[in-house]
Amino acid sequence: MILGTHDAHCLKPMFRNLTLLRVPVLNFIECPDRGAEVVKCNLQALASFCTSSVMAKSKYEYVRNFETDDTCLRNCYIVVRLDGRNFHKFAEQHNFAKPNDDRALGLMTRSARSVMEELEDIIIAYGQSDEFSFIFKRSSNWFKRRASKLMTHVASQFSSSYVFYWREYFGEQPLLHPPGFDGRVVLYPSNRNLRDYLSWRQADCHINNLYNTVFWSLVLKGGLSTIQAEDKLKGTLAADKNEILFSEFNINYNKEPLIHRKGTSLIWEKIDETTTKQIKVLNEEKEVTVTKSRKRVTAHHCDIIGDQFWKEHPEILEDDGC
Ligand SMILES: Nc1nc2c(ncn2[C@@H]2O[C@H](COP(=O)(O)OP(=O)(O)OP(=O)(O)O)[C@@H](O)[C@H]2O)c(=O)[nH]1
Ligand SMILES: [Mg+2]
Ligand SMILES: [Mg+2]
Repeated sequence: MILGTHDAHCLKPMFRNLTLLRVPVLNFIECPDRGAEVVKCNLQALASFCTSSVMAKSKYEYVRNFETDDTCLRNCYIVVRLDGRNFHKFAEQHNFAKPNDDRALGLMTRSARSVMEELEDIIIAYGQSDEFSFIFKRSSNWFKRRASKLMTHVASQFSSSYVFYWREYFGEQPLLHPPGFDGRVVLYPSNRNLRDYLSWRQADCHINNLYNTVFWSLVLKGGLSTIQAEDKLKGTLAADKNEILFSEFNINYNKEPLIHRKGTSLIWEKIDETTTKQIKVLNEEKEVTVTKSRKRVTAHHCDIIGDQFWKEHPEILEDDGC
């Protein structure tokens, strides 16, 4: 674009602003001998800058001040927990096996893996039933630590993955309606607090799974109605439930699948991948093996309440002496 000297003069401050805004201004050449100034710029960028600068002055601009600051406190682990909306009904409608449907659990884990792979800074995720917790590292500055951004990105990535991968787990069985997941953000300042949070979720998994295993054994194998089973279990302790399972159904609860008793923990681990390659050495074809170390999301169905898991994976938490 070639402008008259006067026009170019007026535009100079605007170009300075464009540069500050990192809009690509390709060139600004002064040619006084030609009585004109030649300005080469990205016209599209200029147009958008002009529009936004007009917007900035609009009388509606003040509405931005209604936005609240939801920056997560520094130095804290950020936990985003998702939970399926009305999954009691969703499970019935989609004929989930009782008490645990391995297709549904697999799909939850697949969706959580997609969240970890697509979003930055998640160090561990833990899931059971229709919920998954995602833990961002303490130093994460992803989306400037804005709670609403973190939570909505996790929830939307998870929900879309749940639908996207549905067929991989449920085959021809149709998804009858779009599932939804609520999200919340909780901050934990110390390793102890974070571990207690994860322990709480795993203890919840154990309590619910023990109850559901006995409950559905009484109904599906013992022939009790759901009301009778509920009455029978009222006031019982864990030992009583174990006893009912063993004496009436020959089930040793401790031998039930780990995935059902402990839930699923997803972490990043370095995995060595070995491939073979053909190379030419002195005009001779040779096969060589190449080993590359890659970071992968791996699933673990083990106790995360005790110290062992954390000792085996010291890279998950930064040492804070707690
Ligand atoms: N049969 C079966 N049901 C499951 C399974 N996983 C989750 N559910 C159902 O999902 C429910 C999850 O519980 P909640 O999250 O407390 O309840 P919800 O119905 O989702 O309700 P809100 O979370 O409050 O919207 C369980 O109570 C079960 O009914 C499964 O593997 N098999
Ligand atoms: Mg739910
Ligand atoms: Mg739930």
